[in-house]
Amino acid sequence: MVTIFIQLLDRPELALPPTSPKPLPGSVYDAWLASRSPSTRIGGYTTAGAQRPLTRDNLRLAQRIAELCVPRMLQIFWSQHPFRAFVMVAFSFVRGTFPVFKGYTHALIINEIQSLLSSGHYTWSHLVRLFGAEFIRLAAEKSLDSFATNNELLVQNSARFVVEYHQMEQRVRLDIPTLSDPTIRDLLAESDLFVSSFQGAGGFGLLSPFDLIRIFSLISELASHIFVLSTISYSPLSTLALLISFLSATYPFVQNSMLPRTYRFDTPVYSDDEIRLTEKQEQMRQLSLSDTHRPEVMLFGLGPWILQTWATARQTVLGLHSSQQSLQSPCSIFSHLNMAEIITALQNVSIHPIYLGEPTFTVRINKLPFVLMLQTSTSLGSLALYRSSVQSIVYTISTLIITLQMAVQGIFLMGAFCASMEIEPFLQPKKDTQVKYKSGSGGMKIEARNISYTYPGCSEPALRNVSFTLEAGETLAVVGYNGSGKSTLGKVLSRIIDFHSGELLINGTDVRRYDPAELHRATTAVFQGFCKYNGTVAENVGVGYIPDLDRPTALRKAVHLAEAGMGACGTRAPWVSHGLSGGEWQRIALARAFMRAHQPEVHFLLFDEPTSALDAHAQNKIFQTIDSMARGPGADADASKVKTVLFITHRLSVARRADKIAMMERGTITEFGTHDELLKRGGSYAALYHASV
Ligand SMILES: Nc1ncnc2c1ncn2[C@@H]1O[C@H](COP(=O)(O)OP(=O)(O)OP(=O)(O)O)[C@@H](O)[C@H]1O
Repeated sequence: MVTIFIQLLDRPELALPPTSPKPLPGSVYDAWLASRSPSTRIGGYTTAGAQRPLTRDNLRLAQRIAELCVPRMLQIFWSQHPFRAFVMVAFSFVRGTFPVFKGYTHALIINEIQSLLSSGHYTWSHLVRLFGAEFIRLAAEKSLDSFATNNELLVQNSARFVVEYHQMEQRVRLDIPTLSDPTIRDLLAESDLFVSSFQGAGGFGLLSPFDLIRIFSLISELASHIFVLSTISYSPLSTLALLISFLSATYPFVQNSMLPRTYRFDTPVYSDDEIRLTEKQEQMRQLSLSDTHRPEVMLFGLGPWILQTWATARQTVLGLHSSQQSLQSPCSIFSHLNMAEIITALQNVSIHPIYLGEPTFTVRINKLPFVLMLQTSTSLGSLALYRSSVQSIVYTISTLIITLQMAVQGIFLMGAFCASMEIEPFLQPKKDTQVKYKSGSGGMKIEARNISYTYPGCSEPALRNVSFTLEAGETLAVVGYNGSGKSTLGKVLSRIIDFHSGELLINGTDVRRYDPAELHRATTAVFQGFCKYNGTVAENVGVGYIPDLDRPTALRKAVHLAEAGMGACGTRAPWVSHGLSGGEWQRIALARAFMRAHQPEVHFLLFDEPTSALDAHAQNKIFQTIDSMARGPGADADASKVKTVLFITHRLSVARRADKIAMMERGTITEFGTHDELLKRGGSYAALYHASV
């Protein structure tokens, strides 16, 4: 189908401005990416979901994507319901012939009425038989239609489930560095559009492969109408009648193409301002929906500002500003209606009065030139059939063209879906360099050598040349000023984010050679911005160790250790989680981490300000619990530690209990040692400690 388009565009009269032919990209991702960089705009690229212009380059890219993706998609769909899928395609062809059968039986009925009127012999039996045949045709058409629709629905829903499943499967695999990449985000946004196109007759540009199957119906409809026309016995009058039908059907399209276009189908490129406004409108929409921001939205009275900012951006994006609107002049609308009405009226006057069977009318309409043709050898029914075929051909061709135009856009979305399936998470090592994570004896040994990291879009590094060694089973407290990089270091060490330079060794092996999933299985953590899942307390705790999610004893133990069931609502029977205090939520996050902390495969415990909302008494208890967990199940307070612990805290009274302390300033560790060593040194840590106590 794309080939047809390219051939059309290769015709000299349709030729587009010459562009230098580019070599076709090898992968779906490259082809998708290339389609986002229109040659009309140097250095720019389209926003996610924007329509691609129908240039020759883009059509070649669409063809490339179709070649690579269609077999894969067919395989996916075919694997679900091969027989039903076959029936669906076959029915698409059959359904295309329905209009012609309908026109044929209608023509027979009209002819019969015509001969009844002209002969004056009202023998109704033949007419009743024709009506009976029409009734049977209608019943057969409806039942086939309903079977085809049910069959299509089932195949479509199965296919929808499969694409949604693939999308979810890939989404949960991707890590933070991958998801922070702006191009990947756009790719995923377009892939989401493709998946939503399966929800049924999608909007503009959301044409699913199932909508494309309707092309078969259109083609078979076109073929059957052309067949009907091929049977006509041409006379000047019948040709004139068909010409009028043709004019009346094509007139709206001709007139539309002559009117000034307020909207162009292929407007593809968004200006920087439009991109910014689109982002702004989305940002405001999210803000209005976010539960997290709700308290501040209410407290600071942000509602009107959010609404106003959203409305301004939205109006501009939708082209609703008065400066952007160019309404059709009433005059042109009038002329449009007039001409279309006139042509329709001309042909109606020639056929419909007789069709209605008004005997007296024949006298009057004999004065009209168009009625002459009814007195020729061509029957009235045939003329009605031919006329409807001409009109159907025009409408089918225009629908086919629009469908094909949308199909090209749909192909790019399909390309995004296929390309998104191939994304490998950034943190995932290549198979040939990957090594299996092996636990060291008594915890995880961590060596950081000159690690630096800058967040995407930031100019200043959050970590610079961070170096330290933590032996297996040691406890490290990371302290320092706000924004000094403590949480960032925690995320790098737990392999949530990557680093740009330096080396990180875990148990003596480069961390980049481990599968992050294996490292994560050996780690438990409470992050500073821990999650509050929309579920019960039991679910909020249980997700810390999914195998024990439904084991009440394991849940109760973790809750007990974190004392998460205490407080005014501590005994909440169904463990509902709404209305919890900040401290209670923090205890739940701790209980979640404790769910897996005692598992033998866990060697590294990370706590980022886990007790910031707890009172001093509760803090002490929690740190005692963490300390005993680090010594393994059943070990007493003097037993050696079997888990490495890192906690980030501003409470120096707690930090002093750690084996080692790292003082962080401006993204780097400036002091490292025991509490006594650092106090003796009299540097930043000593100053901070004295200030805090
Ligand atoms: N997702 C992010 N994107 C961009 N910059 C970030 C991001 N997270 C943190 N930063 C920046 O990195 C720097 C270090 O932040 P980090 O959260 O690691 O500091 P911190 O020492 O944990 O601070 P605090 O004690 O206040 O929790 C800060 O300047 C912060 O603004």
